[in-house]
Amino acid sequence: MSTFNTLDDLPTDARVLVRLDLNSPIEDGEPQDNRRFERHARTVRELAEAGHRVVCMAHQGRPGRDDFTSLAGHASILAEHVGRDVAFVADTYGDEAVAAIEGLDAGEVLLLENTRMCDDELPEAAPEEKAETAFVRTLAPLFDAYVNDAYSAAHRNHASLVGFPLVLPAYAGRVMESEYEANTAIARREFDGPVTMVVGGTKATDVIGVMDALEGTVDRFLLGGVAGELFLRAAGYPVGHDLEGMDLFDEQWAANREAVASILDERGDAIHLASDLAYEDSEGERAEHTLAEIDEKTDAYLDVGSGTVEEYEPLIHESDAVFVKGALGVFEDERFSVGTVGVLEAIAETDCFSVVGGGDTSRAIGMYGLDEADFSHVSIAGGAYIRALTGESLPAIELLEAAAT
Ligand SMILES: Nc1ncnc2c1ncn2[C@@H]1O[C@H](COP(=O)(O)OP(=O)(O)OP(=O)(O)O)[C@@H](O)[C@H]1O
Ligand SMILES: O=C(O)[C@H](O)COP(=O)(O)O
Repeated sequence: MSTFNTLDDLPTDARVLVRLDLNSPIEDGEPQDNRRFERHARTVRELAEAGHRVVCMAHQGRPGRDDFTSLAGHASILAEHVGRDVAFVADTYGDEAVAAIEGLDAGEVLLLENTRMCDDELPEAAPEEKAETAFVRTLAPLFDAYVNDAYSAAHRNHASLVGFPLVLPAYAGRVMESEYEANTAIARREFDGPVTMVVGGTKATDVIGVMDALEGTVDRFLLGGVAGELFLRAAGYPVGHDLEGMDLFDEQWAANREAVASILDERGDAIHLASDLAYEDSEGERAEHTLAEIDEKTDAYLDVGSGTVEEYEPLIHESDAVFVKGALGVFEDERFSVGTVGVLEAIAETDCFSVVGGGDTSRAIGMYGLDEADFSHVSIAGGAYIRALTGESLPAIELLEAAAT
């Protein structure tokens, strides 16, 4: 059980600075609506309805990547879910941001610009150092309370997550509370039968880093996505390379090649790799190659093949618990949704304990008509969720706990 201060403990009529995690898939430059908006909107609505002045902070993407965008579009989506206006200011802590914060009335909501556009937010540093940044020192005096609702970013030592709780009374938001309860239950839970983890997505460095640590928790890993291709590359197949214009594989390969080789060497029996992969053929159709058919680095593989899904299904059916982290393919394109949806359907058919994690991956449940009720928990967290699986504590949460004592 957590020992956080929660929204129930806030003073009345407070000026509240709230950290949300609205990090979302970006298509054609625009954020795509997803569970994060819907869930965080509950916290924001509760605060606004209670008459607080609500100023939200959030990040989007990483500098240098295509998904590093302004939060202007996020404000509109959040407003729809909150059911009231969400003003936006394209500034993090400069004069414009300060003026917008000071102009707020009771019950009004404001979203500040992408925290990662502020130099003080990144890189990771100790909370004491982050608390001394101009970002934190400028904003903190404008508020009575700091609420952290961003469970899914709680593994990052960034200023908006670990700086403010040192200088303002700190509280957990509703998403923070519920995710914490569900995800730590996973680490505490004991299972009678096999525990399976489905590993995919694009953040291979994050998932590979914790696969080792999950040795005692997870009996077997079913791989796909970018991490899956890096394992296939380590096993000698000509996949998992960046083709022209790509930036997914080579850097993560350089960072993880030794870890991947050692996992394959020491836990090879627990690692299940795709036996076929899907790509887009010259007619724009989905086509598949078995591993034996791949002899050149010419195609971008966008999904595991249907043979792989058939091999993964029985492993899921006989599991006592299944954790999903990351999609097995580019499921946003229906042609390449076969792996991700196949695995989710197999989980939904069983009554095993199941958790689907990852902000992007959990979107597949709604997109393909699956019922959220068929899963034990659908987490909106990615990296924080896998760290919770290992029982690792998260710095932003430690600070919330410290604030409550
Ligand atoms: N082979 C592939 N090539 C390119 N992208 C892929 C591939 N396989 C999966 N993906 C992409 O991975 C994304 C999910 O990756 P990500 O690592 O962000 O996982 P997540 O756990 O859902 O998210 P987060 O950690 O951000 O909460 C999907 O949007 C999907 O399009
Ligand atoms: O989407 C996430 O998992 C969180 O927002 C953290 O994002 P990051 O991995 O870019 O820090």
